[in-house]
Amino acid sequence: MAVFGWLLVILLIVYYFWKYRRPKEFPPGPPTLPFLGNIYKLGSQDPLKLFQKLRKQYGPVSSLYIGGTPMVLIQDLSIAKEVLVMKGTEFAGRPDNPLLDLISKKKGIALAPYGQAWKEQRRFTLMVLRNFGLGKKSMEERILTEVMHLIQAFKENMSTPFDPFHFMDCAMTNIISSIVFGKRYEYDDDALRNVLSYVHQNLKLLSGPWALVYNEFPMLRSLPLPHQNILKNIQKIFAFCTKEMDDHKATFVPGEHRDLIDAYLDELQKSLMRAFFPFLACGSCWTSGQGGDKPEQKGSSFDNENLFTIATDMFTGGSETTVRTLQWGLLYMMANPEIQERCQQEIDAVLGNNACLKYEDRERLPYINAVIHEILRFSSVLPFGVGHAPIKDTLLSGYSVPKGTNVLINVHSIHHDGTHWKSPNKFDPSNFLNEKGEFVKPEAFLAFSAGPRVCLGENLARMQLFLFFTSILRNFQVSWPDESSEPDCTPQFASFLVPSPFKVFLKPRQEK
Ligand code: HEM
Repeated sequence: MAVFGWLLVILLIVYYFWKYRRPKEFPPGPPTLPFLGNIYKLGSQDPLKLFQKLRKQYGPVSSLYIGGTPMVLIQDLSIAKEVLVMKGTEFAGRPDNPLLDLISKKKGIALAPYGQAWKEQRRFTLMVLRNFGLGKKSMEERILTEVMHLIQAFKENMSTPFDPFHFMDCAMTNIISSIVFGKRYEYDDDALRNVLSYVHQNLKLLSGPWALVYNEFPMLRSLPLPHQNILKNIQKIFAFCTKEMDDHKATFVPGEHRDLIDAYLDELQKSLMRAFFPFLACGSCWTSGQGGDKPEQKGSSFDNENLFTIATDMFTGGSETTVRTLQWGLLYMMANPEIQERCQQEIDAVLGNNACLKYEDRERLPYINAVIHEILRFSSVLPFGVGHAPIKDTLLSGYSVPKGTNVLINVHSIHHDGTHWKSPNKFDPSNFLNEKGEFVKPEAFLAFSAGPRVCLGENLARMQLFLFFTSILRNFQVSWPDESSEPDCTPQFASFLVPSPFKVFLKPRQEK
């Protein structure tokens, strides 16, 4: 009996090594442990440092095993471009991730698999963002209104040093909320405060060990372990969004678009009509661009689940990226007062005392534009972007990458690579300026990624960052309140790269 037991154990180990062996021609990487893969390496150190070591040891394309799940890591610009652009469609899939797939149901845009449904949802949402004459206000007006609220909140709180994060978080969420739900919230609104705290808790939990346990050990999923908190928080975030959507449906008037939800509900009705009465195929269908494109209308992907996932994705993902970038911006301005002063000189010289700030002013403010891009580069808030996956077995830089493999691009390392940047490891706006002081964007700038999956909110995020950042520096002198210490620019990893909480000291400015 004992012999039989030992035989079974040996067979299981052999099976494990056979099942989890590196596929033939797969990129090299550190040796794996049974069932854990390379988790032991990830658990013990900061992923940025671990990836740096892998780059030195195995080169620009390497692999890691997260439990039994293989992952390919790209740490070189030309190979990143091959994945994102040259072979953009081949790598336009998303890898399986049981926890994220449970949350998104593989619907919406950001985590949806490559295919017709993703294309339709992405194209439609982009069209709504582009035509943002929804309601009466343009996108720029909406942002400038929120800028005024933020400046006012700063003025009311600046008598002593304070943490600006909550106010900026509400402001950025309000922009997305005005696009998706057609409304803004006061900064002391309890429902908003609570939902934002669930979002932050979840972003931290999702990058921690319990999300990994959920993904790698299915038999532990129903146990009362800390990963259940992720699911509880999701329920609360979903309840918040469901209430907003129900309110909408009750007051929806076809053809009158207050926001993205209204535009989507209209499209949903139209696609139902087309399904039942195909002869009604209209000449103004957005799907074809020229109208009446029959194949696109067949089996439409417009449904309530897609609407819900797009709304929740944008609400949670669209604000965290911009608020963290702005938070880094304030920290870098305090750490580099001479750069802050140069920004303010440019603002004063170009805008003077009276002119209203407009988005088109960025053309006349090349230094500010360079500083904003340098904030995006130096902080790299989404250091590894979002995982891609080949939609079929594919060759990459001489290695074979099987269909569905998680392919991560280390944008942080590309953003700090000395072969592409004048000052790779220093906060230096001249990384984005030529000898004449004009704004230039090096091709190694990948904060919004590139190719078919490029960030859908890039233009919106650029407009937000420019209008908020420039307005804050125009109105206030931002300084580090504690003379006994220096600003701490060490990033913490919580799905995003975030700074430790900090306070600012604001002094109102008089333009010269
Ligand atoms: C500083 C701000 C932002 C940064 C740095 C950023 C960065 C990114 C990155 C790196 C990706 C992954 C692209 C890829 O898969 O290769 C992405 C995807 C995406 N972003 Fe952003 N983003 C920002 C703001 C926004 C905003 C404001 C929105 C909302 C309108 C948004 C919506 C999306 C969506 C929907 C996707 C998924 C696109 C797809 O899978 O087709 N992002 N973003």
